[in-house]
Amino acid sequence: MQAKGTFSSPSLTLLPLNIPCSSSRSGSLSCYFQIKQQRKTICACVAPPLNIGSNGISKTKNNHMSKSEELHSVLEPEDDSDVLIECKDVHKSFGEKHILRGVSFKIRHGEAVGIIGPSGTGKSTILKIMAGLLTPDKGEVYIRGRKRDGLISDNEISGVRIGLVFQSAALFDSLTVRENVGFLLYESSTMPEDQISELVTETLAAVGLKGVEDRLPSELSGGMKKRVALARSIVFDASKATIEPEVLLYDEPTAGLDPIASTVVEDLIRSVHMTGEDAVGKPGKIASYVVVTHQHSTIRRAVDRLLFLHNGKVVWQGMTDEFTTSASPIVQQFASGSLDGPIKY
Ligand SMILES: Nc1ncnc2c1ncn2[C@@H]1O[C@H](COP(=O)(O)OP(=O)(O)OP(=O)(O)O)[C@@H](O)[C@H]1O
Repeated sequence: MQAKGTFSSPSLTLLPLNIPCSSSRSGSLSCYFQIKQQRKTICACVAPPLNIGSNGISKTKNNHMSKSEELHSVLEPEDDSDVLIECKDVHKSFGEKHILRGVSFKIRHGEAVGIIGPSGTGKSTILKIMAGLLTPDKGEVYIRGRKRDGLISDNEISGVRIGLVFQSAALFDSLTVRENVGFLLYESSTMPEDQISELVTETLAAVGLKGVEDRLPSELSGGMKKRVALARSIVFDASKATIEPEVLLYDEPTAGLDPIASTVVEDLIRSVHMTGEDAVGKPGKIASYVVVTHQHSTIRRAVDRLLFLHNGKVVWQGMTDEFTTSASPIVQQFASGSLDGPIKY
């Protein structure tokens, strides 16, 4: 299948990704993410994040938290063997704008993490840094304990795949929906074409789309394109003998969707997690995922732990159920949407 603008090298397959490039935020076919073809085979079992849960929350009496407790309200386990991605003191500037000013966190095997915070605070930027599409100016990113130098294409770090689902769909204009969703499978899987086609239809149905396989992206609404892009990110290669852990990074997956379509997407994001069967009855393949979102429904339905980014730092983290009960003024303001509070516009 020839898609305009696709390219490959012996060790990399490049997939269209929903990345709004600076040159074309609207989209199509402007960016790619890279999936390493040859990686170490590793255990696919799910290790739930250690020490994450209501017992792991440190609070003082009357639910008041000190500043240091706000930052570390989820106790970090000592054992880091299940850490898939770690950002350590990450800084990033664009020209004069110092966006990230020392961001540190870990994403563990089995976690569903949300990143929230005011607009322009650097949420998409940190996703791109995690994915290896941007490099930090200072600080490090570790993938399964190995420091990544440069961009994802610069070195061969094996053991985890990182996928990125960005805000705009960025589908291949010249390919049908079926070809877009099945792109990677048509390119690299040993599955027969009719099986890929069947799988694509099932996956599209799981995101609430039926009978659109032969349409071109230009014949879809914005919300439909978004769901096609989501289907592309979760389509499952049934021919693989082993499943390697994969971390999916979603940038505002429900932005612009109606409430019911949002629920479909939120439940889908949950269902492709390795902990259970996915929406088409196959084992979920995503070991962990990170969702950048502004939507309360997505916070409630799709994630377990939250990182709150503000002024270039993680200023609060906690479990999702704490988001609405936290005594932190910044969280209270954000949760209520109040104009009064530490966040000024
Ligand atoms: N490639 C770039 N070149 C210049 N400035 C950039 C670039 N990428 C991001 N920025 C700027 O960095 C800041 C953070 O952008 P980012 O998209 O990460 O924010 P965000 O928290 O995801 O915002 P939102 O919630 O509105 O999507 C913004 O001021 C943005 O204009």
